[in-house]
Amino acid sequence: MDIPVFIVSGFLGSGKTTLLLRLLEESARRGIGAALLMNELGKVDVDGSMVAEQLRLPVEKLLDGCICCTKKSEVEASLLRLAAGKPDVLFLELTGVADPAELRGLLRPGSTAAAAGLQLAAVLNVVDAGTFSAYNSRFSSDRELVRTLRGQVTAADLILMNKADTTDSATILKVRRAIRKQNNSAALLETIRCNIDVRSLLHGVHPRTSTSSTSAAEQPLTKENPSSTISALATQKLDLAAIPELATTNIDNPSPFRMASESGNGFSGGALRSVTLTASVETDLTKEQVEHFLLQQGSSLIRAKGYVRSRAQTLLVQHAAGRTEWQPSTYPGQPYIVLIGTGLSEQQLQESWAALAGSLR
Ligand SMILES: Nc1nc2c(ncn2[C@@H]2O[C@H](COP(=O)(O)OP(=O)(O)OP(=O)(O)O)[C@@H](O)[C@H]2O)c(=O)[nH]1
Repeated sequence: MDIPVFIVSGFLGSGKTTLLLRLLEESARRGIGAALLMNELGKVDVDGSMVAEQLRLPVEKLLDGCICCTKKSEVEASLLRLAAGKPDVLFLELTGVADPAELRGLLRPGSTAAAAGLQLAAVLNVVDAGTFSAYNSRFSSDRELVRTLRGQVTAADLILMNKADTTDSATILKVRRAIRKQNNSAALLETIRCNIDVRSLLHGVHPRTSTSSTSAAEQPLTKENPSSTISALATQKLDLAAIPELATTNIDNPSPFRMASESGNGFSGGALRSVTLTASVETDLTKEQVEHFLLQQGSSLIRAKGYVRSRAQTLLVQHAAGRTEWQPSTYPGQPYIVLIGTGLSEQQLQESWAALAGSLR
């Protein structure tokens, strides 16, 4: 029996993990055994820490490089390891700068992954509707990045114009037109926090132990044989009230802290670079201090995430498109924050972070 694979793509901070958590939550609710392959640009694994052990899933993590280029050789091995556990469904979250086309190739009929039972169900792409146009023109001189962003849109079966709450209808219309020029066949939805009806997306996926028969309409989705599910999503009025919010889910999860043994510091590719900043566990920062530090980086900073001690509590900090969000966390390790952006000076960042952290001891 085939294992449907959902690929989640999208630029940095667009909402991929938000969508993934919805899919995992729905899978858990229905007793569907999910497996997860996550890929992060940095050497530390913020998203994996957030989802992995809390939801008790088989998880493979590929850190510090992009699944579609430097890590390509490792992807197949990870996919096969996960397939060997015979999950009911496999989710694959790409880095913000990965082109899913390569993954399609790995999962093509006749491939080793296909022989192991993995079958591509759908490529999902999340775009930040508020920054889509600005980032496309900002990165227009970086051909590689432009190609990647375009590749994410063109390869998708379903595209979410996410973060609709952060922009206006005229901008969304502009984004819709731009996307339609690149991909005229994908289902296209406007969302806030990826609030789609994930039940529809997963309705062809069942627990392996389930005795329920699968109707023709519930066959797993494939690009070659797209079911009506995704196109139906584009036109149906989504019953959002029927989807319990994820707000009560504790997505935090302790993970072993790996930074200490790592040398070098972060990812660098095309115009983008990542820098990881650490602080001692005694360093207590206020949210305002951290937000001020992040905002000081101006438009160079595209994404930041990590864990900070504040008022004797550990907090998960998320920064994207100039907005910062905080959540209490049970992460037990040394605090750190990963910054991704263009033109970031590691030395300058390390110095100002050390000055901030040092001044508070
Ligand atoms: N205002 C608003 N914030 C959102 C929305 N969707 C996601 N976010 C927030 O945006 C931030 C980034 O969301 P993620 O789901 O982590 O994005 P991502 O694409 O996985 O990020 P990376 O993988 O790190 O590139 C988080 O703080 C989310 O809570 C939305 O629709 N509106």
